[in-house]
Amino acid sequence: AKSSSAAADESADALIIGAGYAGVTVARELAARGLKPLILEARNRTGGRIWTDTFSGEQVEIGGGWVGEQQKLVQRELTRYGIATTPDIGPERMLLPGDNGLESLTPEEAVGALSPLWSEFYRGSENYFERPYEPLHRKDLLQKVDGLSLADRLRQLSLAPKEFQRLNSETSLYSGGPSSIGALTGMAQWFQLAGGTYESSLSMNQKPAGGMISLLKAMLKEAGTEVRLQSAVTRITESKGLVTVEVSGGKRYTAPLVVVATPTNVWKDIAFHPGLPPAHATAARQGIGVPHSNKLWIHVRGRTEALFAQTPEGSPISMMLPQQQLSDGRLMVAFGGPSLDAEDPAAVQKAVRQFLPGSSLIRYRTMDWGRDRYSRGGWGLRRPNQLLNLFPQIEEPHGRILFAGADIAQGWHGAYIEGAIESGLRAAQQAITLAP
Ligand SMILES: Cc1cc2nc3c(=O)[nH]c(=O)nc-3n(C[C@H](O)[C@H](O)[C@H](O)COP(=O)(O)OP(=O)(O)OC[C@H]3O[C@@H](n4cnc5c(N)ncnc54)[C@H](O)[C@@H]3O)c2cc1C
Repeated sequence: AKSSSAAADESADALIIGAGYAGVTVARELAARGLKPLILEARNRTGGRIWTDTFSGEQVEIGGGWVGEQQKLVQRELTRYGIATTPDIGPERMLLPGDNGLESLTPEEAVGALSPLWSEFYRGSENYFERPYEPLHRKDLLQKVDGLSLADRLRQLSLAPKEFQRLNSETSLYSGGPSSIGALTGMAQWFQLAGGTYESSLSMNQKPAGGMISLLKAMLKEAGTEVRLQSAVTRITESKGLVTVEVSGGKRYTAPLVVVATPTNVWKDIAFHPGLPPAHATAARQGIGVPHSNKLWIHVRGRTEALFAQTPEGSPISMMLPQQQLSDGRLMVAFGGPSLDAEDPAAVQKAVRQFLPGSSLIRYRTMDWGRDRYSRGGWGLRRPNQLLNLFPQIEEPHGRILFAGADIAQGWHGAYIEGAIESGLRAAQQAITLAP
């Protein structure tokens, strides 16, 4: 009889916590080897920080939106499932911080202005990331730079105010707060992975057919793995070669191993027995997902030019990108800064008018990933010293408890599904050696 609260309700060959790209990659790999894993997902949907949904009748991305041709694992998976990509629409005009407020440039002028600045900013990264896919290869050179924040690096360059703001607006956006949050080596690794030039980094603008979720759905379909939605894991206990996982509400699951594929920032919400090893405990305490990440979809009335805007740190909107023109208006994506009250339509309207004077909003939608209880942050970006302090230990299993997630990837970490897939492949390999 199923009565004892101590008895496990269900068992599986492996339990996977989280149905984002990392967890689903693990499931597909384990299923391919004949195992029957089970995914426990806290939300009532799959995808995690990828959320393809609708806004103003259009398919839109509430979380991550773009992939790039330099992302080899993503490209391999897209090819495997026959999913095509199309480049996103480019801007007709660009607003960048200038000497007196924002300055209007053509896209060519903007690239011409930004490219040498970023080359200077990342100077030396071609050496300390001699092999960007193996970030620890030049540990010797990293000792000098891994402690630097993006703000530290900006200070080293002694830039004129305009140049400072052009770089800082982006480093603060990626940091999800002040540029002192993110590590220079975090963004520098992305720069080298993309090809080591500002121009090459611009090719991260591909949209998969069916949205960012379509690849995940194809992987999950091949896996045939069941996903238990609304199953938020609260406790993971390993004892005598068996792992017991408890979800909110008290239901328990057991398996010979568990893969924790949640964002690093929510590890602190799960009670681990035995407790987390030092690197994992440090990551759980410091977080890797950036604190502030508010993505807005904005529908502006009428015919509106395809405008891109990037603003000085502290502005209500940090960045705005043009999306499709519809019959009644244009869609735009905006990243709200910490100073924007995104719940207040008047504040959003006012912020948009900074770039499009006289414009009026038909509607908008906002998602604050920093306040979301199952991510507690946006994309990941390593903090100063995290590369040398956490890696490679953070990828190691803790007994029969394994870890996956974009935040702890070696290559395109944090802000890219490429990293989630990479870490999922690695965790699946480890799981196979532990499976009975
Ligand atoms: C605004 C934004 C923009 C981004 N832009 C891009 C982009 O353009 N391109 C790109 O490639 N990437 C982008 N990213 C990053 C990308 O979304 C992530 O790197 C990737 O989706 C992370 O995958 P993951 O599987 O590691 O984690 P997640 O996708 O976060 O999946 C983890 C899963 O674990 C679940 N979970 C959490 N806690 C529990 C619990 N206690 N019990 C059970 N389940 C739990 C979560 O609900 C979630 O489904 C962006 C992210 C954000 C937020």
